[in-house]
Amino acid sequence: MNTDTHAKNDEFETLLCFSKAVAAARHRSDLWEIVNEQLLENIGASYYTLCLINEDAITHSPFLYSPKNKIKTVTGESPVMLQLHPIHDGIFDKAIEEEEPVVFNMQSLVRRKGVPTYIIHWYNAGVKEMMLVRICNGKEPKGVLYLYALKTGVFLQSRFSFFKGIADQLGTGISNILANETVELQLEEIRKYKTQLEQENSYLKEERRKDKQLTGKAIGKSAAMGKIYDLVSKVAPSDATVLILGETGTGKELIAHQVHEASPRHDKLMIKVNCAAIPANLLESELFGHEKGSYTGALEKRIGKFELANNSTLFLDEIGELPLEMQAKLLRALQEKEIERIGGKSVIKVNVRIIAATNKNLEAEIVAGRFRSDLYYRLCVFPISLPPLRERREDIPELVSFFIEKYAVGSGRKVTGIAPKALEKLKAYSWPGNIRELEHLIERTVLLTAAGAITEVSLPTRNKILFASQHPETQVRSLADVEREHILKMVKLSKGKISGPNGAAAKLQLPSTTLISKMQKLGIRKEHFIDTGKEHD
Ligand SMILES: Nc1ncnc2c1ncn2[C@@H]1O[C@H](COP(=O)(O)OP(=O)(O)OP(=O)(O)O)[C@@H](O)[C@H]1O
Repeated sequence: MNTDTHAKNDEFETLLCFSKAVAAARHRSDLWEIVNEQLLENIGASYYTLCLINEDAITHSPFLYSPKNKIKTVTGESPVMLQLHPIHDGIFDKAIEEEEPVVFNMQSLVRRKGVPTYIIHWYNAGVKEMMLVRICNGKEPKGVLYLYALKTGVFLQSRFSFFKGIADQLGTGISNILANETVELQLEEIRKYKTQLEQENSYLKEERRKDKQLTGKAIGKSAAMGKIYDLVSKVAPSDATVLILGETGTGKELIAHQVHEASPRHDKLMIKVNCAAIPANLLESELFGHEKGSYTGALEKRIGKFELANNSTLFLDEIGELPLEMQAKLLRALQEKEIERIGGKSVIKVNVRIIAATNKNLEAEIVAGRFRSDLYYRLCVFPISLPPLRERREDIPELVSFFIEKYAVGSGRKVTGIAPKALEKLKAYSWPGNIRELEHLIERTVLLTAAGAITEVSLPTRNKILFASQHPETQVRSLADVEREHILKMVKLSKGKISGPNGAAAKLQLPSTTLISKMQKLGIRKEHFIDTGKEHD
């Protein structure tokens, strides 16, 4: 075998080893090791830089290079300059345009005008000859491999096909590594998002747990509430639609939560829509979602609350406020158990349990033409009517203690309880705002009490007027309430006298014993009609 054939065989073997190693390389560091440890010696070069064209298509930057500390330079300046270099620097662009490797004698090169600084630095590092081989991915030039030798006559034309073979392998290796780096970056992003979502999720779960502890408890052992708990436990396990009725602040939302929490769907979040709080023109998108560009302002696709509540419960609060047009759309969704996003091309099947609530008299709304009777009958599968607080005054002490504790803990006040006189005053009040009103009053009072028991509560004076000015046809008042008010009026008119010809019993045409027992039943006490100078209802 002659020396030429010998050399060709060596080159072929080197190329084979190199291509195997490059194919296995996953990271930049793998390729770096292969070039440093296998390639340079075989080529006869001392150093190298592999520069790639940047995304801007006008600059190039080093992607892989010889270790800076291994480069001996007399000036101490590193020839590997990590900044962006213009593609058209008279060196890089020349190599990019050439299919064949380009060899430069450094001594004559540095004499040229406008030669790039990195060339001067390589010259100062003792480089005598430099070869540039372009690197392509397929046919597209991607960068240039710079090889530097400390003597001349190293990069022979007879070896050009070997050098080109090396560059081709490097081209494939670099594309793989870049693709791998992109995937790893994306995976890292996904991992970060996942961790963040997990953290947010556990935070939300914890908040929900705390929230449930604080607000999720239904207080009250009255017979009226006992009936409600019984209804809740009966309906919760089914998928039946529930309609919760009751005055404002009676706990409709709280009971909706209780139904959901006791249902097989409790693992999922109950989704709430307040039909009164969303402008009519946005309600359809809120409930059913929309596709991107389906109307002016629909910049992104949006999932509606129905879809969000799939396999869970959708709580439609203030259903009485739903505009008629939306009532028709809601009815269709309930009947078909499928929805269509605005601008959507297909229907989406949903499995949603509906709980609706209102403080309106829906039957009166139907008569007035404001509510569809067909929707009413679809919603009113299992009605639950919450009693107003004035019909379960016996729950007031327990509710008061519960709210005192809740707001004392929240505000850091050492409020221990309530004096009997103040509690009596609360029990006598008519509570038009129901439990919410009571809760806010206790919250306010706790804040005004430095420590110890609450001795004074300040009941709102205007409430009576507000309450009386509610629309009579929609105002829900119990018989007991009207009875209580009328008895009180008569007793006050009789200056507190019950029996005798000028007494309240005579005015009401009742035996005085019947009136007394009625008054006891309705919780009417002396202090309610004898002026003590203090405010009470
Ligand atoms: N039985 C109860 N025990 C303890 N807190 C209650 C009870 N009922 C209601 N609450 C509290 O009273 C406040 C008002 O209740 P909720 O919002 O459920 O009433 P609502 O009937 O839905 O009111 P609205 O008609 O205004 O929507 C809430 O803070 C709730 O936690």
